[in-house]
Amino acid sequence: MKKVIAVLPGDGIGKEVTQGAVEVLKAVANCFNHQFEFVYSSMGGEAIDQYGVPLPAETLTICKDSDAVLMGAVGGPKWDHVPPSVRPEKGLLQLRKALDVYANLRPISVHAPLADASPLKKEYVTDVDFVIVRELTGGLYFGTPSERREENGEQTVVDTLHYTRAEMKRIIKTAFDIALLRRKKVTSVDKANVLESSRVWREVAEEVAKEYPEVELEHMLVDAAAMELIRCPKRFDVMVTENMFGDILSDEASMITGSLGMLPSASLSVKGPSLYEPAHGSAPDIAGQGKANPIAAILSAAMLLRHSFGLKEEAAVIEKAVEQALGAGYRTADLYAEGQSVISTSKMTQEIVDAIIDDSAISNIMTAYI
Ligand SMILES: NC(=O)C1=CN([C@@H]2O[C@H](COP(=O)(O)OP(=O)(O)OC[C@H]3O[C@@H](n4cnc5c(N)ncnc54)[C@H](O)[C@@H]3O)[C@@H](O)[C@H]2O)C=CC1
Ligand SMILES: CC(C)CC(=O)C(=O)O
Ligand SMILES: [Mg+2]
Repeated sequence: MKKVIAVLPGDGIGKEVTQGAVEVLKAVANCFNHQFEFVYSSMGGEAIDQYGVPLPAETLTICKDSDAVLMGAVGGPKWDHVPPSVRPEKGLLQLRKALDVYANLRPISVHAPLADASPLKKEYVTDVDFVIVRELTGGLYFGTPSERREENGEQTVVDTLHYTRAEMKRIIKTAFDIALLRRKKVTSVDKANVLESSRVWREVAEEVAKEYPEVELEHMLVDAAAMELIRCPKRFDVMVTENMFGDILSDEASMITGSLGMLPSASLSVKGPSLYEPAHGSAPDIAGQGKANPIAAILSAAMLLRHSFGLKEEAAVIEKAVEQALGAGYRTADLYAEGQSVISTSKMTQEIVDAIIDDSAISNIMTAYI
């Protein structure tokens, strides 16, 4: 299979973890005889330095012409003072909007070897397995106006939470479709006791639920959801929510798995290439030190193979290799526990690549004897 993957490493640890994900994809291509062409492009702070904008037109064209986009992360203190319209994060929002990747899937599952890595007690996190479905191209991050202004001689500021019913419906339907393939429960998270947008979100969720009689729908206020994620994460199957709520809840939920560096994501479009990125940011506090955990990026690459290329077996091989590396006791610093040795980003990547190569060598031997 020949496919073009646009690669946007971005800033800080984005570069380090994306390198890991690309090495893993190259190993998969070799072992399974696929051809992946990687087209690198500039994005975020790096693009501001080179071109004055966080999403150059050429980068967007490369992404639109690709079969899938693999991104690292953008931002950092160097660009904290650039005008809001050209911040690195703005470039990422523009990319998501331009690709119409409205469905951001963030799977939370505890890897058996990491059951002790969460700050939550082992018995609460064992067997946790749910997906956060975050609306990604609307809501509070995209509404206008979003500005500072003078009102009655006073400095005033406004952000806007804006949705059409159609935007709500398509993401809620996505959540129900995913629930059909899982344990058939959707938790719709909102703030309907305060926000009008959330009251309409609830109405739309109820309307959609009528089309899925086999799926149970529950509504939960976002503050209570934040608490329930800690109290009893096993109760969730599919959680669907607004853009900013999903952003915050997913970083919180990542700690159930042991680290933000473990949480991959797929941002899906129905019209064109989808975008795959770890949930974390550019982590300036550890950037350039070889400390970053590449697993979120590597598992995002597995999601790319499964969702964009239909390569389920190859995706499963990556996931198994991650499990093997963790099972063998390898840990990056974010996952460190007493008695374990800490390895670097590149060593973790190498362990995962080696496990993929070993796994496919074993499959080849078995095929030869069957
Ligand atoms: N998708 C993206 O490009 C995102 C970009 N950002 C940007 O990243 C910059 C830093 O933001 P922060 O609030 O510090 O969030 P962050 O996600 O970059 O880091 C939060 C904490 O988690 C740790 N961490 C994150 N990923 C890790 C990994 N793979 N391995 C080990 N430790 C990891 C960091 O060291 C830090 O202590 C900001 O400019 C922010 O706007 C933040 C989130 C997402
Ligand atoms: C630019 C931000 C919205 C990125 C972020 O925090 C995320 O997508 O999780
Ligand atoms: Mg975030």
